[in-house]
Amino acid sequence: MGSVEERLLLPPPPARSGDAGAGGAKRGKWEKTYLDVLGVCCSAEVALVERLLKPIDGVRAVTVVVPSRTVIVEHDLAAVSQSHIGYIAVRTTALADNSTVARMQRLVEAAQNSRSKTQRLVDSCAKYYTPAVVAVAAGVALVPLLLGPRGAQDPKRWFQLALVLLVSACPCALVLSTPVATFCALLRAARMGVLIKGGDVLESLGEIRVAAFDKTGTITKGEFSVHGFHVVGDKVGMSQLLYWVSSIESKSSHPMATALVEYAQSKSIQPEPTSVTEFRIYPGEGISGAINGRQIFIGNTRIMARSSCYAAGAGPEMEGQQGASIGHVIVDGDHVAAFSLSDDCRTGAAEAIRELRSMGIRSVMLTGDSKAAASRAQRQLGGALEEVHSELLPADKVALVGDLKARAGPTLMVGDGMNDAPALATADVGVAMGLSGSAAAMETSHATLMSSDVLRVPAAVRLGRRARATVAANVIASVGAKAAVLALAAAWRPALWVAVLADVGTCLLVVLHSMLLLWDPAGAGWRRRGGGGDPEACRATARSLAMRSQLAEASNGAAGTAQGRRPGGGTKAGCHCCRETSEPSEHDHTAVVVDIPAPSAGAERPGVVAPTAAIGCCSSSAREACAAPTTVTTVNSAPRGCCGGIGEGDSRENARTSCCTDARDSPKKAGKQCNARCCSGGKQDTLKSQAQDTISTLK
Ligand SMILES: Nc1ncnc2c1ncn2[C@@H]1O[C@H](COP(=O)(O)OP(=O)(O)OP(=O)(O)O)[C@@H](O)[C@H]1O
Ligand SMILES: [Zn+2]
Repeated sequence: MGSVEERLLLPPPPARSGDAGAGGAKRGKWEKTYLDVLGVCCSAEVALVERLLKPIDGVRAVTVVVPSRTVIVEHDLAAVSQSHIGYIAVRTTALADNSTVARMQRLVEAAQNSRSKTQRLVDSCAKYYTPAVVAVAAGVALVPLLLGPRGAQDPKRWFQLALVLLVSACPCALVLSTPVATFCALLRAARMGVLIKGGDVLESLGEIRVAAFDKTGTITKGEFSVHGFHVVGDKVGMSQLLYWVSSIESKSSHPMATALVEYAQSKSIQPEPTSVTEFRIYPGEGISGAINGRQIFIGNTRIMARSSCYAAGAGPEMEGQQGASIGHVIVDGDHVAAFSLSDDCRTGAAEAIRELRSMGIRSVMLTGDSKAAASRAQRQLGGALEEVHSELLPADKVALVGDLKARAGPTLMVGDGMNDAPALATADVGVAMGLSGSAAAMETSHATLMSSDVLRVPAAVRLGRRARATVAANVIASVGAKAAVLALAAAWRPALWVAVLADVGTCLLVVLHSMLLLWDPAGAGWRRRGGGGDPEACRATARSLAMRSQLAEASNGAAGTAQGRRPGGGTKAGCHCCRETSEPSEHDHTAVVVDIPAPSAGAERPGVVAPTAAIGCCSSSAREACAAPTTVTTVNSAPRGCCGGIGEGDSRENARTSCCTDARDSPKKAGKQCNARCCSGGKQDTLKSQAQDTISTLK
């Protein structure tokens, strides 16, 4: 595709080398090369560096000097050159503009540029207010002239009254009352890990009456385990089937896909995503792809209908799998296998729902998963949800959100997947599960959680309420103080100094009162919470180094061996983002089919991205495709590579940066998805802190 930029970067030679004489010493044919490895920050990484370099043919010894961040490699120059020694090949599949950090920056800019409803009202009134006040003050000053000789007895008093009126009418405090409070609340939200796209959203947050939650990846961890995988009939053997299923699933970023790929690997079957063509995602249904000349569909009962397969049921083996999600595999129209999997609720999900209830907010689940899986989650939550809706397509979620808005009031929707994006746009406040969610969800939503902590949802609503109360108090204080001064002046005697004091005083009061929003009642005081720290930096470097090792393997693998082996499979072949670093096949295209609702009038709030972005298409070509005025959009993407391709075509796979967050959140995932961010030079490893830096522009 035209928008995809592909480069092979051979890095410059090492900073210092033995044969140049600068600190190097030749020993026969052995050469010492000194490499400045700036990412080394602790001795824990020594083993990683050694593991990376020692296996290279011709390398005799590797020494890591941690304090100076230098790696000394002793190698045979004839067997391995300096440039061959952790060289780096980078294939970019999207521009930096499409990265998560860049998107965050755009969100922050949008938030800064948007004004809340109250602020817009105050600003529009100010247009007429100032000339009106000047006219009234002039009239008061001229009263003695109008009253003739009787009124002229006390012209000084009238003039002073006019001055008091002018000063008291100065709307500084009133004008400050909303933006300062909004600004402080947005900053507070950013500090607690919620990126809110503007004052309007903040106001809406304070009005929420219902919260709708997606299940997989929002209420649950999105870490499935496979309970059973059963072949139906005898048309295909288990090994062959697992090879096909895992190869196709390798191209999907749905949490179930990860579990199925791992399951195949646990049976010593290595998926081969490069053999898959015609890969397609059907949100709410499953996926399909062609491999070895077979057309394969994997998903729920809906996908069976799509593949024209009408099997009677999942089979006796699947009976009794209480609360599990049942999946099916259809090969060339035949139902050949059924599997069951399940995942568990996130820590804090039940607490978040209980907190919302204590605030008078009803909680509802909207899930594309099966009824059994939805009930299981409800049981784990102790029945906290007031309504559970399952087996929903993206359009069903939109309809239900609309219904909730109509019957229960302002509705908040929290979701992570591409299938949630239309519903997020429809809700009064759509909240995306930030880094673990899809780009589609993040761009369509009105607020983004910068972590997987759903407890931040009630915290954000509480902040919205506090912000509304603060604005109301500010307005009352600023108007009330001025009214009191005027009343005093009219009833007793006009004192200019009182008017000036009241004017400056209320300004100060409004600002200080707004700043109270920065206070964290939960205990962190004025300080920001969280923060990276050295251990995080170490993990980041470790991931970056591990990625280099995978890249090296991938490039070796591309030389043409290892049938059925994924690049990077030598370490841990679970990384969705990096597995396709080898030469892509020309058939390696992805299609995403998703229904996007027509924009509603309510979607015009500032900072809300138009629904064309809802499918997470970030490359310019994809955007063009999205911009087509149709409700069903199909985007064919160029072959995908690393996370740089966020939102590129297969937005689920590329955009879901779960590898980034979840690697941090979950030790289980850290191993298998560790490398998603390394693709952007390790920078996204510290994405959270970078995003917070971006947010600091709000200051
Ligand atoms: N890659 C996949 N492999 C197998 N089945 C899939 C895949 N993607 C989707 N499905 C099937 O489609 C169903 C609906 O998927 P969808 O993404 O809409 O919702 P979900 O992720 O299961 O739940 P939620 O809406 O709560 O996030 C899944 O429960 C699963 O049965
Ligand atoms: Zn989900």
